[in-house]
Amino acid sequence: MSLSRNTRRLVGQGLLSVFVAQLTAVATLMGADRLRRLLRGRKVPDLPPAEPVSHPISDGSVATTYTYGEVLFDDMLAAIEGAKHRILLETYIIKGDAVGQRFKQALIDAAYRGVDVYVIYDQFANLVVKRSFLTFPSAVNVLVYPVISSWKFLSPRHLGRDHRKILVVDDHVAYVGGYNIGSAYATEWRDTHLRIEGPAVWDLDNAFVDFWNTHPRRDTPMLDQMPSAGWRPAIRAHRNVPRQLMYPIRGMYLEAIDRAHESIDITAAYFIPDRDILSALLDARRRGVRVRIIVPKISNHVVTDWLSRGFYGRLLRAGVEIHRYGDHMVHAKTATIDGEWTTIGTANIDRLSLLGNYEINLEILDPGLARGMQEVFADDCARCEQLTLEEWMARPALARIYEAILRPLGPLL
Ligand SMILES: O=P(O)(O)OC[C@H](O)CO
Repeated sequence: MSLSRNTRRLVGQGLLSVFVAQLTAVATLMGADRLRRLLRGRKVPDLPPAEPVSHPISDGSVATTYTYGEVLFDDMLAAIEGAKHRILLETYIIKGDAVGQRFKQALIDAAYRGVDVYVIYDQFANLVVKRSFLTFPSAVNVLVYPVISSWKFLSPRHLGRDHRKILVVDDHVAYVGGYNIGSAYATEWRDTHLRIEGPAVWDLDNAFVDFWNTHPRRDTPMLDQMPSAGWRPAIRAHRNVPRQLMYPIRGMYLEAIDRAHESIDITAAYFIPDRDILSALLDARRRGVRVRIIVPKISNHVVTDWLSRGFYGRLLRAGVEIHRYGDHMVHAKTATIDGEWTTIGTANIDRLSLLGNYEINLEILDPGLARGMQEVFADDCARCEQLTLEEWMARPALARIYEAILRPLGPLL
């Protein structure tokens, strides 16, 4: 049955009005956010430093959690400076500031002393970084994951960004987590990274090698895979590989949430759950599981914040606790369930990460590490304001209108 011309015109006008309303909402929010930043001034006070904490894991690995960037960056740089054979560094963002410069120099120095150095960064994420900074001498092998990676760029196999943050040194020690490389991340952003020594280094090494070898360039060599560490790891990596339409991190979250019987503690930089993740969390609440989510009160992406807020009403009504992190950006991508299961990685809980980008999350079954992460969560909660349902229901009508206008954009991000 075909629609009449009048109906088609009305539908067209309706869609156009929604689009214009969304555009206006995005523009006003971004304008207001810019103004807020200008008034606040540039410098955010530093976070209190926190030391890394090491946990022995049952398979013989040692997993060390980092929650303060400066300490993490010092350790990563020390590992690069001590490298003897091979360095694999993959980052979504590398800023051309003091911290970025230290990394660049350490990588160049390593290459000049004979270490094989391989670097991957995402071109789109670094469009604002000076080209001269991103130019390395030929001794350093660099793969820039391009803004458009194929002429079939609209295919989901080629749309995602390389959002991973990995460092592997001498096939012996590996780092992974939420931290990009840059000065603000060192002291102003609350994030979480993990250092691994043990069998799981293979997973991170292999993830890098696969990415490198499936994006070959004429001027860079193919990489050898390190020998597999076996079949019984306590730490497993889950890799999203858009090129293979493989997105296991979403499945990992759904399975773990479904299994929860006591507690779910999620720290999410950008929290825009899809329908299945949202229902899994609400189901967990119905089973009596305590569900807590830490999100930034105001993140660096104002539109994402507003999309995230569109879920607060349902979550709060179900008894999910929402804790909004104080004055700093919380950028971690972590979860701990039942004091047994932990994930730390690069994937946000949004469509871009769970069904779009190259990502990597470790899944760790270890009560000691889980306890450590619960302590980190408790410390973070102490810096948060808990949002109550009453407060949320009392928000201004204009805020509800913005949420409603922006809601259809959720599946895009
Ligand atoms: O994409 P993420 O999670 O690494 O976050 C990056 C920041 O949003 C940079 O704008």
